[in-house]
Amino acid sequence: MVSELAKPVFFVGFMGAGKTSVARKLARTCGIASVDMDTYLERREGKRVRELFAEAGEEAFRAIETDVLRELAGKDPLLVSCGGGAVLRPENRAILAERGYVVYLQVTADEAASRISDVSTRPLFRDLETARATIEARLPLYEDVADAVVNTAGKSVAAIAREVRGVLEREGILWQRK
Ligand SMILES: Nc1ncnc2c1ncn2[C@@H]1O[C@H](COP(=O)(O)OP(=O)(O)O)[C@@H](O)[C@H]1O
Ligand SMILES: O=C(O)C1=C[C@@H](OP(=O)(O)O)[C@@H](O)[C@H](O)C1
Ligand SMILES: [Mg+2]
Repeated sequence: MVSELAKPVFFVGFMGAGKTSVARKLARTCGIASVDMDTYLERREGKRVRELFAEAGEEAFRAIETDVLRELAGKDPLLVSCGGGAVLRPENRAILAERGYVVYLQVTADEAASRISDVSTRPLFRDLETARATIEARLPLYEDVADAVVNTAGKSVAAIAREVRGVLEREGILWQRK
């Protein structure tokens, strides 16, 4: 099946919410292109996210992330899985709100921790206590940009992708090409 998007769809939410996996799954089932911000950024910079954090620091990473978001928002509509911290900068939130349809995937710190086997790829996850505090601090930002909210607790990636698809079809953001 090949579908079309009215505008870019951005997946936001905390690390481990399943943004990357759900966008990829939805892309496969609908025949739409998807891109992961972190993967795109790593290719562009020739470095892994964890290297960028270690060598250049978070602020430098955030500046590159904003560039990437701007670039992706300007392309033909895609499914875009954002990095969990993409909502931190007000200018990013403005891009998300003005250019796209934003799906917020909710997850608790405990469930995220149980899903993520290797936290070394996510420098800001650290430990459960830090993750809980970080989610708490970011909740208003995720809620602020969200056009739709999908709770991922206890659901498979395929089930979440189906749910998101239903939302996008109802909202007139996604339709099947005739
Ligand atoms: N709904 C889910 N149920 C179980 N495991 C999941 C689910 N969503 C994602 N995962 C797993 O959790 C890890 C992080 O998922 P990922 O898609 O990279 O999340 P994010 O991009 O939001 O950080 C991966 O190993 C993935 O397979
Ligand atoms: O929450 C964050 O600040 C981050 C989330 C990561 O992406 P995922 O949310 O896809 O894990 C990645 O962009 C980087 O490690 C920073
Ligand atoms: Mg991801």
